[in-house]
Amino acid sequence: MGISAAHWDDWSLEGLLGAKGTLGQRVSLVVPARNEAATVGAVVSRVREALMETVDLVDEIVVIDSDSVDDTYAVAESAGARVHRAAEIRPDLGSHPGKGEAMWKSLFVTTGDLVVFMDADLHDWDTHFVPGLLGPLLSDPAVQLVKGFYDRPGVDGPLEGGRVTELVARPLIALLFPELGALVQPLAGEWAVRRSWFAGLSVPTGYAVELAALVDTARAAGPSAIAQVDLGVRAHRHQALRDLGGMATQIIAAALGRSGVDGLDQEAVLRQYLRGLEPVEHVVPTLERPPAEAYL
Ligand SMILES: O=c1ccn([C@@H]2O[C@H](COP(=O)(O)OP(=O)(O)O[C@H]3O[C@H](CO)[C@@H](O)[C@H](O)[C@H]3O)[C@@H](O)[C@H]2O)c(=O)[nH]1
Ligand SMILES: O=C(O)[C@H](O)COP(=O)(O)O
Repeated sequence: MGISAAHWDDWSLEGLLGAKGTLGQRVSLVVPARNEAATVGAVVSRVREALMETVDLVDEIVVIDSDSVDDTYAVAESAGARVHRAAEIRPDLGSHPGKGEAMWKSLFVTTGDLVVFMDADLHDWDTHFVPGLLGPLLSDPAVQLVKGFYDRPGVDGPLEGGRVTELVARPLIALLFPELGALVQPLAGEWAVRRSWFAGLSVPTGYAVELAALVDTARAAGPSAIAQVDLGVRAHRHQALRDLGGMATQIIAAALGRSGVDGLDQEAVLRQYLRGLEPVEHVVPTLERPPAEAYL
């Protein structure tokens, strides 16, 4: 069996609340955030109101502040999240920059059996993302990881959204991981996973966390351990092309490391030529955290 697909409203909120109670599962929403003061407040407050205060679907909302230099911490806290600075979680384990690092560290400060991840930079989205992502986990014990997908509106049509998805992730999947080819948005930051499963995975500290989790889950438990759910429409802040180069480098490194390429360093030097022969050099971390379960 392959990756199953569903729609967020295949489950009623009542049904999910019943299943959550019967199964005795706690739910954590984790929002990794780096300099997201403009949007993190709405992400937190809307989920809090709809799914914590009105009903009992989400047990905790935790924002992991990933080395922000803006007001992300204060904004998230006043919106009702518990906020932790990634670097201050388990200082004995050291600290690295990056989104994957924030997600890995979240395992040490959350308690949910089911962990839902959401990006902090969303500006077109809705709170049904969370119940939609929980549906497969609360109805099928064989599912370990649920990936969101959505339409990504753009001026020139759907492919306008997702430059790294179209130019890096999909080609890598076609060449190296065809078992993931059914995924509509392999890089979506909106996904959910059983804590016990995520804690057993190696986690790239940067942006390769999504692709790595998919590849490793499909390899260890088969593609049927992955489900994807149509969440409707999602729009986010777009990064500059030059910044996406680092993301692409991290994703390719994780893919190569999982394809028998030995000897990759824990960082790569990416040279970008903005003008003439003088490159701007970016040191791109490509290291991975070992499974968190060893430290829990
Ligand atoms: O060092 C960082 C960088 C980003 N983030 C947060 O991670 C989320 C997504 O980051 P963003 O830079 O907006 O990523 P995108 O350009 O949107 O990249 C897409 O593709 C990435 C690669 O798979 C995924 O990690 C993202 O979730 C997905 O939205 C946001 O809340 C960021 O604030 C951190 O917590 N730490
Ligand atoms: O998913 C992706 O490919 C990256 O987030 C980039 O998305 P964008 O091209 O919509 O900014």
